[in-house]
Amino acid sequence: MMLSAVLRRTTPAPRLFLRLTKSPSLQSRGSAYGRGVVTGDRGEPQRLRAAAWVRPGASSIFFPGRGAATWGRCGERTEIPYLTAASSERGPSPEETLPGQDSWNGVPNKTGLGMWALAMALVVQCYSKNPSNKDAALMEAARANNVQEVRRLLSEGADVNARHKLGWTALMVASISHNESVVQVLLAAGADPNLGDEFSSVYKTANEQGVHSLEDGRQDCASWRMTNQWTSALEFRRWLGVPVGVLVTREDDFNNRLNHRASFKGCTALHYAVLADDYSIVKELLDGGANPLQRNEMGHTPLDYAREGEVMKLLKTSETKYMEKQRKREAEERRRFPLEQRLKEHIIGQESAIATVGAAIRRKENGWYDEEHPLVFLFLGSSGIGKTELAKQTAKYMHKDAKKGFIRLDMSEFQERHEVAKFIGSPPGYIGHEEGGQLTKKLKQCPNAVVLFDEVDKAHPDVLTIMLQLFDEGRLTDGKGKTIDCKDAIFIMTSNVASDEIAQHALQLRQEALEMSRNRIAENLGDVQMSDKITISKNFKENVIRPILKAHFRRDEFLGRINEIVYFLPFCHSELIQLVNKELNFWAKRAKQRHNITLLWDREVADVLVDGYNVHYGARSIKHEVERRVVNQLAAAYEQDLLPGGCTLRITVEDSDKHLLKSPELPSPQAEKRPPTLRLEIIDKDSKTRKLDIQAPLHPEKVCYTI
Ligand SMILES: Nc1ncnc2c1ncn2[C@@H]1O[C@H](COP(=O)(O)OP(=O)(O)OP(=O)(O)O)[C@@H](O)[C@H]1O
Repeated sequence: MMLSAVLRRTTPAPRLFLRLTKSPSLQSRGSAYGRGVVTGDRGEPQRLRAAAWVRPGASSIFFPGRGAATWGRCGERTEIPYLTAASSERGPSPEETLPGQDSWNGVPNKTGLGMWALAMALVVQCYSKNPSNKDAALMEAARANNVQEVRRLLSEGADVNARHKLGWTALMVASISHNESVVQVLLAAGADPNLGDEFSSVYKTANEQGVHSLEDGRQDCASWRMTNQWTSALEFRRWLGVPVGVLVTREDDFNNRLNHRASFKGCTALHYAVLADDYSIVKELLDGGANPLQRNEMGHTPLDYAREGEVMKLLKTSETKYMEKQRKREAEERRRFPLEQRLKEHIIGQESAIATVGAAIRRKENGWYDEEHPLVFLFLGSSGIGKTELAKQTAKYMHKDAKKGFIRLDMSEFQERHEVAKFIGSPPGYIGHEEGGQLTKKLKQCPNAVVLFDEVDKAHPDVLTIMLQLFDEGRLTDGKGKTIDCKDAIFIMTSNVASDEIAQHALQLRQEALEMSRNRIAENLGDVQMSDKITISKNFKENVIRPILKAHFRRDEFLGRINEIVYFLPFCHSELIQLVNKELNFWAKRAKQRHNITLLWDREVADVLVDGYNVHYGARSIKHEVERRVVNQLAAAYEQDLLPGGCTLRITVEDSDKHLLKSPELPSPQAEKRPPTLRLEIIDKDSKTRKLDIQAPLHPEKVCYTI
């Protein structure tokens, strides 16, 4: 069924040979463009638009056309010749005659053919020697089963994984063409058997490439460059007047047994070897690391295209083995580099949240979970504290394709009853029915995605009802009546409900822990770090948080379907220092990349910037503080041309207290309250430092920033 959809129903028409009267002594294979008219199956003239093949020392030119040519002739214009074939019944139309060429006389022109062949030899030689064309030549050699040429090109630096302009690789060409020896050589040279074809269908590819399906898909072929006569491939193509279509290019350069309308996007060399029903190549590819479970864009594995028989048996056993190997590999990877460790690379603090999420995902990954229901989390805590970041990083860990694997919906967009339709799509007859729902559309593409429902407390109760159905049954029916199974998805809801209570409670716990650790120091018992690690008590969760959630969501069953409620706590001092350093590192990297400026800072700078922390805005307040107190100065200094290229800058703390205490203008109590100022200084080559006098933009007379 699947197979018949991608293979042609009819046998392809026989290829057409035009006999050359003089044998060209070519050194290697090559190709040229040609067009003409041939007699079709029923004797009718058919226009031939094709690429011609020239073999070394061949006496014929090979056209992937249909029907049979009666005779041909060749005309020549400058270095690149032009070939036409025509039926004897009919002369060429004016557009089939070369510009500047005399009228068609129907007689094969031997001299012309000879010159054409000679010129082709030049073209072919240049083609094979020009290093920029090695990749194209490799593709050609792979198709023609020329193992020696493949070896030579690889040794001369051709890229074994290079793609044809239309998207396939040499390994795919060799696999569909039954060229086993070439497959072996390519795999030994490091060809990736798991690359997917970028070619979809003839018409779609033509569309994507912006060419007509009957226009030249090979305009990038280096021939036009070689003559130095054309400034672009397009011009060359115009001159040739021979549009070789995407269709013909696919047939000629790849294979002519495939259905033009079927999509091949994402097909690997293994898919193609299976389509060619070639047992030996399928085995070579599997031994070379091909993934038998890899799906193309249509979602089909190679097995879906296999005929009954040896190939099918081989694929079935390989699939089982591969799955087992993959499972072991992943488990090993997880052991070596646990999820928690990966998350900690991106998220500062929030250890208990990371541990809760990590443990739930570990249960799921190792098969210790309820397969009938998706995993559901509720992330609670104030703003800018890492809830979204943790969801993003979880999606990154779970999915290679982070774009499809992470779905984010802002639930404040679903506050009204009628907005349910936006969520799952409108029923038939309603506006927007065709568009589908925001959630269902994305879930269809990736049913095991990590779905983030931001600010879930803002959603309309009817939307919550749909979410409950989703969490309960692990599936969702869209406006078109289609059901999407998403038991494997991970749903994360975030909410700021009860965030003040959580923050207050955490601060209180931290204060208590701090006092305890102070006492310990006083008693010489050590363990100062205790103050950073606090956990919310069960009592607080049950007696304070749950009633607030219940009052808000008004449904026990909704809260009951949540696997884990995860608490995000305000940052402690050491976490704030880490956040400041993270931010400064970000700007230092940017200063280096954009302006070649090295940015350094004293340890006290972080202490000063931490003061900008606002518990209501979380890490965002630190970001803004760094922008306000450091980046603003950098930008002003840059604008005032104070930063020579390649310089080293240091951010220091100016002890404004001392400075201001001496100042007669301010009474001392006020002066003591002034926060320390951050200043920029340049470190010269001889390690001397020089303070920068940056003028405040609104007060040019003021010599420096005082923030
Ligand atoms: N714990 C953290 N570690 C590192 N960066 C953080 C942390 N928390 C927040 N950030 C940074 O602060 C910014 C905002 O964080 P995030 O979007 O995760 O906040 P949130 O908790 O989801 O808040 P909101 O409810 O307002 O969306 C992001 O750029 C994120 O990288």
